[in-house]
Amino acid sequence: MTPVIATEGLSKRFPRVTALDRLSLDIGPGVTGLVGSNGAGKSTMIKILLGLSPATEGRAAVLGLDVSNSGAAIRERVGYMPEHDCLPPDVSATEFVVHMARMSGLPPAAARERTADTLRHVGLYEERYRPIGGYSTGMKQRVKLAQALVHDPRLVLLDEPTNGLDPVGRDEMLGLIRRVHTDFGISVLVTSHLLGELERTCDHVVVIDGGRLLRSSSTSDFTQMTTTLAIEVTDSDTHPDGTAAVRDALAAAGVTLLSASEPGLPGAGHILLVEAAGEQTHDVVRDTVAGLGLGLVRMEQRRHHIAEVFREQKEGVPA
Ligand SMILES: Nc1ncnc2c1ncn2[C@@H]1O[C@H](COP(=O)(O)OP(=O)(O)OP(=O)(O)O)[C@@H](O)[C@H]1O
Repeated sequence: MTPVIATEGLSKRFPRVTALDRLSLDIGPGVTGLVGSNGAGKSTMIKILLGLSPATEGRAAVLGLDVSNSGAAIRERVGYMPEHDCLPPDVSATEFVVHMARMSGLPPAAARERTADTLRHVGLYEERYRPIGGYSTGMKQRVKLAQALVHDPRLVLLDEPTNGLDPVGRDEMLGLIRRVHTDFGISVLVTSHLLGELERTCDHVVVIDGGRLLRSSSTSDFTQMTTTLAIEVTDSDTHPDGTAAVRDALAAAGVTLLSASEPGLPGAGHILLVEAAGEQTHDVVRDTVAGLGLGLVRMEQRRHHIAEVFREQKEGVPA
């Protein structure tokens, strides 16, 4: 099967910066997240895939079409939601999306029909005749999504669609994105600088950093059951910081300690993560905690979140 997106040794060098560095990727149908911090090269990648910006080296194909000579054919088949606000304030969502549909070559009646359907899909049907200037950020993001979908593309490239949204708005946008694929069968490439938020939405996640590929794998590979044990213990008069006492004793017993799960979260300092080397680790933990006269609040095998897997890899600790 032809991959939806394929790149080989793809590089983009600006005079002072290498935005993409020999990236080789195969992305299949479904919802794929392209994750990287600001400046990682996500927007550059999207512009190359749309045939809007030439690569310095290497090759890329979208839906089997070479980006170096088939930009127009790619843009007919691919929808694009840009990162920044690009909407005219004085026209309504309907006028704008009809205009974009006409630009994509749809005849007037089909453009109006597809616009109504698409605006309904993104939840903007009631407000569709109001000028965009009065819309909230979330509504504007939905208009941008609608114009990317209106010409019934086979693939949409969404650049940071959750930017500027509050947590509820983010969840709604991520739900909509998931449905673009499940309801219409359109493949999606969605960028984000937040690895965690793509976990529920994407089938596949590609992580880039400084223009280089860090990892490309299915979301379930990132989050599969790992051999990690989460341990929580009580404190005592002898050991006012029970967690620290257990951490030291386990390290002395040769147990591998992993970094804490969510350092920023309240209570996270009380959870120890250790690598479980078979059943014997459970016994060592139980004996160590008992030997210190502390109580074991919990000891459980846990799933990783993809953000943790990365934090651990980047810190050089095995995932
Ligand atoms: N036209 C350009 N000229 C020079 N440097 C550029 C140009 N476009 C992007 N860059 C640089 O290339 C690097 C990658 O930028 P890019 O916009 O692709 O990152 P990004 O991952 O999309 O981040 P963000 O979410 O902040 O846009 C950055 O260092 C950026 O400054």
